[in-house]
Amino acid sequence: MPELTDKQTFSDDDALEFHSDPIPGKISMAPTKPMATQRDLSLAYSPGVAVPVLAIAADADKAYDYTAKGNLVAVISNGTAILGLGNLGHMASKPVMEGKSVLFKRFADVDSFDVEVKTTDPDEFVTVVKNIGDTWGGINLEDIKSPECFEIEAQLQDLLDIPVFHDDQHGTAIISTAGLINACHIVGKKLEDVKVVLSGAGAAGLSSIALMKAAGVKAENTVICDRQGVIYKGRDNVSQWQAAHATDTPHRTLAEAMVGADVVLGLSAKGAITKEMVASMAPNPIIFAMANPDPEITPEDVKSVRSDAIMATGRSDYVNQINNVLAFPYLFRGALDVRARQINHEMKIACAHALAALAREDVPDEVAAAYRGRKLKFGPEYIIPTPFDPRLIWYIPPFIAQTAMDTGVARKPIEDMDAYRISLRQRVDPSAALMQKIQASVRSGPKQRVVFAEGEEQSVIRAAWAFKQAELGTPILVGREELIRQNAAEAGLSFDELGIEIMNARISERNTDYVDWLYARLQRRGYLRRDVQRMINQDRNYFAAAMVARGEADCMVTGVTRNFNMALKEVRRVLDVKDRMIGLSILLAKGRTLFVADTSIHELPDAAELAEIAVKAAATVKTLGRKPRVAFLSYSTFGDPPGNRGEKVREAIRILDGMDVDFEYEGEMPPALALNSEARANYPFMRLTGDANVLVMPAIHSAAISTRLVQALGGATVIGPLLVGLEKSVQIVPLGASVGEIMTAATFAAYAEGVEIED
Ligand SMILES: NC(=O)C1=CN([C@@H]2O[C@H](COP(=O)(O)OP(=O)(O)OC[C@H]3O[C@@H](n4cnc5c(N)ncnc54)[C@H](OP(=O)(O)O)[C@@H]3O)[C@@H](O)[C@H]2O)C=CC1
Ligand SMILES: CC(=O)C(=O)O
Ligand SMILES: [Mg+2]
Repeated sequence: MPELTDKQTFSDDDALEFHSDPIPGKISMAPTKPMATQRDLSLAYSPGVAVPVLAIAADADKAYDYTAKGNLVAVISNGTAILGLGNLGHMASKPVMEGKSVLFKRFADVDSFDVEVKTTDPDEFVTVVKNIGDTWGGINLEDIKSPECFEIEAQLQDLLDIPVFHDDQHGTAIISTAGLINACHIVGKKLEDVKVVLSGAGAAGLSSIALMKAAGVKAENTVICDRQGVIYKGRDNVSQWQAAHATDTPHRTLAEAMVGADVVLGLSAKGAITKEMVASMAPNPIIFAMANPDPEITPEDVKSVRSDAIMATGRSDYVNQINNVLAFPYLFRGALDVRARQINHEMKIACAHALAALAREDVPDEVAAAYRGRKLKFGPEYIIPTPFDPRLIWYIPPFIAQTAMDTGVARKPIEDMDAYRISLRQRVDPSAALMQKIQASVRSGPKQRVVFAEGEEQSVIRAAWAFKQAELGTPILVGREELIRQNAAEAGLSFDELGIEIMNARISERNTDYVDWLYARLQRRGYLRRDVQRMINQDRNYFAAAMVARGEADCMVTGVTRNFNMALKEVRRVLDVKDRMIGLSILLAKGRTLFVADTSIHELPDAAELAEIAVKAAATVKTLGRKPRVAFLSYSTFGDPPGNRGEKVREAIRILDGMDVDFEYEGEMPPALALNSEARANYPFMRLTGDANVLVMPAIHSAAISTRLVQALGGATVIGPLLVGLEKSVQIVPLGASVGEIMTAATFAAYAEGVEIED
């Protein structure tokens, strides 16, 4: 077993327990069709299955339409080069191969299972894989030793009409090239000038050096080494694949080659690179020590001799993890989505450039959250995206799919790239399609001026910037200009480029007007003029709300630095409630979109208030393009068991019965009845014609607890609570909200109506 490094946060026992409990292994499979009835069985198996059988017999490509092939990738190994552990046999490779399969699923929603082939003979391996290869939409070869891996991959690529991709070669090449592009960018060196030394002339190393050359590194500036030292032109014991990268060089050892080098790539084994070697490198050296599970040299050792180095490893417990997990899931996602016949050179280059470009963009808070709040900003400690970056799934595959289409290897081109991007987002974020529609509506409507009351906060600045960049409207930041600019610069954003407006409450020419106006409004509610002056001058919520009230902004976002009730109280002193104000949360889970009310305003609504909450929620849901079906939720079902709390809900129903409302409603009932038609069949008087989509909760605690509980349990996304019912549009985000949450709130603040959301 490998030794534990200082950084390792688990023991061998932890690793074994992880792999054995609660059930052995890391993957399972799930059906995608119901198997509940006799009919299901007849369709899924005999006799129904005969129909697609005949269709595929007539046209093999129909397997993409009638089987899982199109989203299925096999991870295949013979265990001859397991990580950096060497040839430990096909069975020992199974945990790694299961691991790759699970990463395919986790990061790109690609279905995958592993195949371990019991042979070290390349021809036998090729025969096995060739004969079963049509099963899948793609094949990921893994941990097969060089040089056999080169021949195996090339032969299978010729024999099969699907992508065959040796991940240790090309996945590693793509991500290390992306890292090199960005590291050079940071230290101000050009790819065509850098001197690159490779330790480890195997599958990963040779492919990486090849792709780097394709990206601009000059062949004469490279030196490759294996265990015997430098592979120079004319050396013995060199494979044809190594010979292709051999150079004319006087150096004979890795140590000699590294003197004055700009870049060293470690794709060999633990300990292959020493401190002395690193000390001898050029200024601002770039060190990618990528051997797994332990790097050629640790970041601690590098730091002890070079403070000017950019350092990356293959491990997740150090910064800059250069690991092929950043490439293979997304590369296959894009390839599968166009039913590609192969993953070609152009697709690999496109992937490297896309990964490099993504790292240079502003990083959303959700990514920082996955890394215990670590600030991620393009620079020496963040040269490539992190594996948990949720943008990877929708950012990378479109480049791959487009390149496959452009280079003629796509069987089924994507017709609408924007729709494809949305579908990719939807794979990991059920709110993506909804937000996309809301954004499209906002973008096409009259431009709204959105005032962000807490404009000095970095998260707010970033959200405003993203809002403007997405062309959703005109953001106005309230705060001191100097501080806003400073915080923007720290976040790597330039205001002058975008021209975002800044309003400083203390020095604004509008203060006198706002004070006069607000004083007139509050003077008979116990406020002196000087109180109002202080409010406008010193409190950004009053100032921002006054901007909205006086028509200098259309809507407002606040709440990042102040709790909800405090912020609402301040806003309410400036703006009136139109009819009834409620909090409406949008809950997205398992393909459903549910609206839950009231999640923020009425603590313990009485029957009349419950009825009004339903009316307000139903009206709002209509503006979101949905036909509301309201269920009043309770612990009881139509009076059973009897009790005061159920009675209040029943009374709300009676009140609505006496009103002329134009939506379906029913209650009281538990969630199982509201959301399950079979359960509702027991109640023939039931007025809901379909599953409820608006859930009116009996009180704020049940509303807040239930929405947060489903969110905490996972599998559900909650948007809001959205504030509904003020005379002007204001959204109050949760205290400490993320950039994404602020952006969502701003989008809803600017939204009027006009989307169609499917049930
Ligand atoms: N971070 C990442 O994403 C990835 C990392 N890797 C890592 O890269 C390493 C190589 O993998 P792969 O290319 O598949 O394996 P291969 O077996 O194909 O190649 C290994 C190469 O490393 C050389 N080597 C081995 N040990 C030493 C040593 N102590 N000093 C110098 N050179 C050495 C070998 O030389 P010789 O032929 O003389 O024995 C050979 O050239 C592994 O540690 C693997 O975990 C691989 C893929 C992805
Ligand atoms: C990451 C990987 O594929 C390897 O180390 O072999
Ligand atoms: Mg590997």
